[in-house]
Amino acid sequence: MTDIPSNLDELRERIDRLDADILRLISERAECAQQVAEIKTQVDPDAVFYRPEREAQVLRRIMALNKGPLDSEEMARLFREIMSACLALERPIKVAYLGPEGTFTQQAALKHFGDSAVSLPMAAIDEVFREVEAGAANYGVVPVENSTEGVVNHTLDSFMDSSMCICGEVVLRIHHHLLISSTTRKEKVSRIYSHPQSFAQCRKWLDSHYPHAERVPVASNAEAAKLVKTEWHSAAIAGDMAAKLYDLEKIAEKIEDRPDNSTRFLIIGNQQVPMSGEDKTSIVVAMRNQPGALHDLLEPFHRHQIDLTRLETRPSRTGVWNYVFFIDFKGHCEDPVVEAVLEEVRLRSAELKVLGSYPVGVL
Ligand SMILES: O=C(O)C(=O)C[C@]1(C(=O)O)C=C[C@@H](O)C=C1
Repeated sequence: MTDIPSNLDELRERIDRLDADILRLISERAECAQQVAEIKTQVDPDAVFYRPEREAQVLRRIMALNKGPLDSEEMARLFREIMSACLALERPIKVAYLGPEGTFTQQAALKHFGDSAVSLPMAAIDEVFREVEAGAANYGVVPVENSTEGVVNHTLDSFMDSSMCICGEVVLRIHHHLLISSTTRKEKVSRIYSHPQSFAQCRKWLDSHYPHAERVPVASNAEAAKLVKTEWHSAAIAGDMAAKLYDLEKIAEKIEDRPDNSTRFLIIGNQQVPMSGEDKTSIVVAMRNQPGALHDLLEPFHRHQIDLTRLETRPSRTGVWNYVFFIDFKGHCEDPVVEAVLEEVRLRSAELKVLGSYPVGVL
C-alpha cells in the first residue's frame, strides 16, 4: 500500500481523490452492465436481466478477495448495492413480499435485491405467489423457516398449488426489540402487541420482564408497531425496520431468547437458475403409502453422499393420510450426480417436482 499521510487535511484530500476514483470506476462498471443488457436483448428479446447465479459469484469473489480492514460481509453489502443499481439501470425489477411495510420479509427482500429494487407489500403469502404468477411482480419473497419456531406451513402449501420455482434464498438474523411511542408511559406498559411467532421467540424474556402484561397477537410486527403509535399504555415487539418506519423508541434491544435466532426466506420466480458453484436444490415428493417408503426415498441421497439440509412433512391435499415431503439438499439439478439421484427418487415415489436449484445464500 502507498504511504498514508498523517495530517488531517492531507488525509481528506487523499479521501477526495480516492472517492473520485471510486466514482469513475463505479460509472465504468455501470456502463458495462448497460452493454451486458444490450447483448442479452440481442440474443433473446425476452431475456432475463436478473442473474442470481452471477450475483452470488460476484459477491463470493469479493468476499474472498477482501483483505480488510472492512469486514467481508460489510464489503459484500456495498457491492450488493452497486449491483442492485446496475441491474436497475439494465431493467428495474419489482419484488412482491409478505407485507405490510416494515416486516422482516421486506428487510430480507432488500438484503437480497438491494435498495434499487421496487418492493411491493402483499397481505398474504399466497398473494405474493399470485402476484408473481400474474406477472405483476418479477420475483417474490416469502419466509420459509425460523430457527426457533420451525417451518412456515403456508409457504410450503403454496408451492403445492403453484408453478412458481425457487430462484434463491436469504437468511436474516432476527433481532426483536421492545418498542414504545413518544406518548407511551414507559412504566405503565400493560399490553404488548406482536406476531405470534415473535411472542414465541421472546417468551422467556417476556415472562421475566413483563409477566403481567397482556400479550395481543396481531398479523405482523409492523402492524404491532403501527398500533402502538396511538396507545399510551402499549408496547410492540418488532424489528429495526418497523421501529424506523413508525418512529418508535427501543426500550429494550435484542430481546429474543436465542441469540442465533434467524429466518430463512425464499425468492420465488419463474426462471431456472444455472449453477453458481455452491447451490442447493428443493424438491417436493409424494410418497407411495407402503412400509419403508421414506427409507427407500432417502437411500439414494445417502448412497451418493448428498447432504440433506432439510426434510419437512406436510399432509397431501389429494388423499386422507397421504403425505408429501419437502426436501432440500446441497447440489444443483444439472449436476450429473444429482440428476442420477433424482431419477432414482422419481422411480421410488408417486410424484416428484423439482422446485428449483439456486445459489446458497451469500449474505
Ligand atoms: O452479468 C450480468 O448478467 C449482469 O447483468 C451484470 C450484473 C452486475 O452488475 O454484475 C447485474 C445484474 C445481474 O443480476 C447480474 C450481474
